[in-house]
Amino acid sequence: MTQGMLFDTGEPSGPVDQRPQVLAPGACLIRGVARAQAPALLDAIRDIIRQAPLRQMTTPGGGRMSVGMSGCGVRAWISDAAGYRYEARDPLTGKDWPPMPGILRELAHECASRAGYDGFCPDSCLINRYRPGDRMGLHQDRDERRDVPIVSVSLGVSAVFLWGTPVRSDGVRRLVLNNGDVVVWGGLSRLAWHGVAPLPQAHHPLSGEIRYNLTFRVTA
Ligand SMILES: O=C(O)CCC(=O)C(=O)O
Ligand SMILES: [Fe+2]
Repeated sequence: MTQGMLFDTGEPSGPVDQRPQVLAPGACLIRGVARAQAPALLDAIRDIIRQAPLRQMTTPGGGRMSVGMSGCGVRAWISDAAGYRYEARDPLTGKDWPPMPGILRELAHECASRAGYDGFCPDSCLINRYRPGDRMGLHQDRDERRDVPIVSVSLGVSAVFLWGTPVRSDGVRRLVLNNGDVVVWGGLSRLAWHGVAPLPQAHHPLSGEIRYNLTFRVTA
């Protein structure tokens, strides 16, 4: 049971088959594609969150999200009592969001291209930080351009990604996403419902008990 596992993250330790696996029309999972770069990506994330600290946003309904969020790029996603939207400035610091580092932009471009979406140029990256027990409820990503895909990168502790279809009543599949796995959804799957199950208590050598997720979007 321990063979092929790194600590208790569920992450396979051997080489992974990086060929895109089709999840649905327009959507695919590319296992391990960001794994070699994970240490550098985590360094870039830590640099961004020094400038734009992680915060738990409030929802229009008055709730508070468990996931800690930050962002980089020309605009980043925020939520507060007034609703969900993209803002060019971080409301917490009053400053522009940190620029998107080349290593992030290039990874997103490369993953989109492997998924069949050429020319993906994200202007926004949302950073999600999950501690044990943190979760993200089922939702659709509706606040940005819908004619381009979402590219989502998982780093650190493994999580269960809940993956549905654009029809909520279709229900969800449970996919374990490990460090370095990338999911791309666009086209007929662009408005697929998705979420993240509560993060298990686990340990990853690069991130301790934390999972980070990056989602790259085009907002304008
Ligand atoms: O953390 C994830 O894997 C998904 C994040 C997500 O759906 C979002 O930020 O909109
Ligand atoms: Fe989402």
